[in-house]
Amino acid sequence: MTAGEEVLAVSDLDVRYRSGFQAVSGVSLSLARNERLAVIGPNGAGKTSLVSAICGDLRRKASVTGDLRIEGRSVARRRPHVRARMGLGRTYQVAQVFPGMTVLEHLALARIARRRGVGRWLREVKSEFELTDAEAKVIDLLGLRKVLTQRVSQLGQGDLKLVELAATLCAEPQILLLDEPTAGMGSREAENVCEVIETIVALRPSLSIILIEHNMDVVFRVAQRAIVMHQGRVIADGTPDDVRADSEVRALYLGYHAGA
Ligand SMILES: Nc1ncnc2c1ncn2[C@@H]1O[C@H](COP(=O)(O)OP(=O)(O)OP(=O)(O)O)[C@@H](O)[C@H]1O
Repeated sequence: MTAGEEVLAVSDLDVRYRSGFQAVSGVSLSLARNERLAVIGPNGAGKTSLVSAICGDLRRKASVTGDLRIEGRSVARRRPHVRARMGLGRTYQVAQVFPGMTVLEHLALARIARRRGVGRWLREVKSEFELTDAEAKVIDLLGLRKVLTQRVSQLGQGDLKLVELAATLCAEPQILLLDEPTAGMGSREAENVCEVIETIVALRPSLSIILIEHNMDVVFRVAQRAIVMHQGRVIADGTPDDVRADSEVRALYLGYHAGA
């Protein structure tokens, strides 16, 4: 497959939580190989719900309808680990980590989980786990070598996000879904995350990225395209410049963010 080809297609996606609340309504989007798409919009717009539905993470929480295709194959009925094997990798707004485990053990866990799905994997996480060359590259890229054997409970929020990103990248996803990778960070840390993303893209030119992000500096630096969500719907889709100039977007979203 070459650049420009569609790697992810979402058609008419609805997410209705068990409470009856509809968080996503009729969202369709297409992601091309090597494309970096930002998803922006006010709090509660449905951005995380969209990404969670793409990954299959809402199976017990919500009814999800519509079609989802990864490289043309429908995955709407596939479990999350099957979608992961087909190339989806995600990180969370608040890093999903096990506080008592070391950074190295997180990588071991990620490797086992992608081989088998969940199950009895925890028993297999051993401290003598050795990094493959590809995993070592990711660790060095994210600057995590010095904390490899530390329990993640000893790390700050910024590093936790990097640990989660490392575990996700080690699965070599084709489509990386980043849920607010700079949430809670200062401008310097956010800049570091942008540099990391740029380096990942340089190393893995075929990677496609969906990035949920409130920080417009990050959006402008990382994304080639942006969609804007409001009350579960996509209200704009274009280059970051296009959406910033859109009057409806300015009124509904950007107007509330100083400096945007
Ligand atoms: N498990 C749930 N049950 C019921 N409603 C939910 C659930 N999870 C999220 N919601 C609601 O769905 C709506 C969309 O939430 P979502 O987290 O997808 O928005 P978001 O755009 O990612 O917001 P933010 O920028 O604050 O992260 C919100 O009104 C939220 O309260």
